[in-house]
Amino acid sequence: MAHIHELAAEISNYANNRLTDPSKVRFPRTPVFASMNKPSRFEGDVFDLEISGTIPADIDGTFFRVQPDHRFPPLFEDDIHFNGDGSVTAVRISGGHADLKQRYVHTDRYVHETRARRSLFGRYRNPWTDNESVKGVIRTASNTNVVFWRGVLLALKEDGPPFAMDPVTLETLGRYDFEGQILSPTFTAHPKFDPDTGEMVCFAYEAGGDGSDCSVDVAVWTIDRDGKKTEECWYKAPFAGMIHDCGISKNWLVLALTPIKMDLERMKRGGNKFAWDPNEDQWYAVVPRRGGKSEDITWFRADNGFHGHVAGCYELPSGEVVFDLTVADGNVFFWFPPDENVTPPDGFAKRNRLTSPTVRWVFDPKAKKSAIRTPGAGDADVWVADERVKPALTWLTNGEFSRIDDRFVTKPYRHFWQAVVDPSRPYDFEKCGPPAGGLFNCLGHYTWSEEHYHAGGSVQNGAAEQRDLKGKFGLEDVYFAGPTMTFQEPTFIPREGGAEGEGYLIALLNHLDELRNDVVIFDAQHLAKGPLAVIHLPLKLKLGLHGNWVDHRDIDAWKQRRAEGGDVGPLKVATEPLPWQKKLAQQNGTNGTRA
Ligand SMILES: C=Cc1ccc(O)c(OC)c1
Ligand SMILES: [Fe+2]
Repeated sequence: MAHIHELAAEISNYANNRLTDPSKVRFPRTPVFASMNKPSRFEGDVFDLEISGTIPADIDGTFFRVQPDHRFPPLFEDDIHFNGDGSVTAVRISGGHADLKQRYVHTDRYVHETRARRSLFGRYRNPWTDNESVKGVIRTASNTNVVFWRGVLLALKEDGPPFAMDPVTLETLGRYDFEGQILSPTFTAHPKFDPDTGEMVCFAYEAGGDGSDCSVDVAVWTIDRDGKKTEECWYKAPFAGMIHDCGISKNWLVLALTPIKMDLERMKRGGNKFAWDPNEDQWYAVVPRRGGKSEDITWFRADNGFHGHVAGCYELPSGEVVFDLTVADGNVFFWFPPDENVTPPDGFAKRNRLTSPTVRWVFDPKAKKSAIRTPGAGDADVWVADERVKPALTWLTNGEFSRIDDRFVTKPYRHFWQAVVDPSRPYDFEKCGPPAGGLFNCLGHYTWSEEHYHAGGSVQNGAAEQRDLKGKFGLEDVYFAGPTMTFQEPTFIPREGGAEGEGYLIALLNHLDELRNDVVIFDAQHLAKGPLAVIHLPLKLKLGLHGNWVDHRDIDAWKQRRAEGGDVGPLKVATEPLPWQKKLAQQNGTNGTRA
């Protein structure tokens, strides 16, 4: 008779890439579900975590972050990490102590799949691969970012609307439509917050229809500090691609359109939502933050590249807009390969061979532009700058997940931080295997030199500058975790009354050998000195995406305001289906989309 462990190793729950027995909870034995990214599925609380070192006494708040964490074996064996259910971590830090709370976001997807005890939604952002029973249900897994907005935590993924959670209990309150003010099918995972006005500037792409129709419609909104929508404008993109992150200056919003393209026919065949197009440009849209009209967009195009995350964005005295972000030189999302009929110009680059420097662009919002037609946008006018753009400078950092002191959003800034890949450091492959999610073995703190602070650099002299500085444009302060560890995205914690960048940096640390996580806290200005405190989690989480720090005074103050009888009152969640759902229900003669 087979030993139980041998039995476990033999059984697969997939045939021809399809889940064969949904009643058996057995995940694919693929790299996507292995090592650090084995499903965690943990929900719970750990009070008073074990700590090495000392958490600075002035830290009082909560570190929120979110990870994709599949609740059930996916319908397709080759499913991807980004299709996992959003699971939010809260690390409450106060008085030198830390408590952990972990909860799933109770999306509509979560509710339906829980009831059925199985997955019902198919491939990433492709409803043509879903179980019939969830047609018309909002598909989003809310797994990409968690932001604090007017007393609630919004769990975000760019394919759907926000879901609101209580920041203390992590209970899901419901879908949030900004009290009926935003009814688009999609909403960005990267809204930006203006520290001077308290506004949220946000956008959505593939926003024109049901959120799965490859529309080139881009919506941009501003919500003021009182929760009122004050700006809304709709624009056209040159093709249906991914617009993941953005930047805001005082007067402009910059959107980065990555040449990873949707295709409706491919989706209908059950294929991928996106395919990398190595022959397409990277595009940037600049739109006014106030009083925008559809023709006020300027699209700037530059040579092919893959956008990472935005560090800073601000205006120069000339009125030009500086926009800093990482740009990789190939397809970071290797799971969305090019279509067979697209030949890459120089072969298929492997993700771990890509470089990912920090690139500064300087856009002139008044640049001469023309209305053009593109294959992707059909008969819509797309406003494109007559001249192509080139990087103003390229700092050869090799990282991702840029963060700044968020009090300097819209403003010239000196400091940024990244999770850094340094392949020259030792790595214990024997103990760890391939590093899940990428070899982010360092954290980096970068300080723009005086001449590159509040300056555009020079497009003409970019190459010469780079030679002189060996690809550096300021100080580098880097901490190497060791040969068995990698980092997740860092988040800055400002110190009360401190200047820009004075405070702490907090991040998850992955122990790839033990399959466990720590939370590390550094002096943000002195990473190389090593962490001030290490908070030990007694479990393995997963590779997450984004997180944010919320000061406890903000949580407390909003708790008062949102109490029954408070000046704002409890959050009003969405009560009606979205317009696209109503339309579908009408077509099908059904009475709605949620049972
Ligand atoms: C890094 C980006 C990213 C972009 C799109 C996604 O759906 C996502 O899900 C976790 C992550
Ligand atoms: Fe992101």
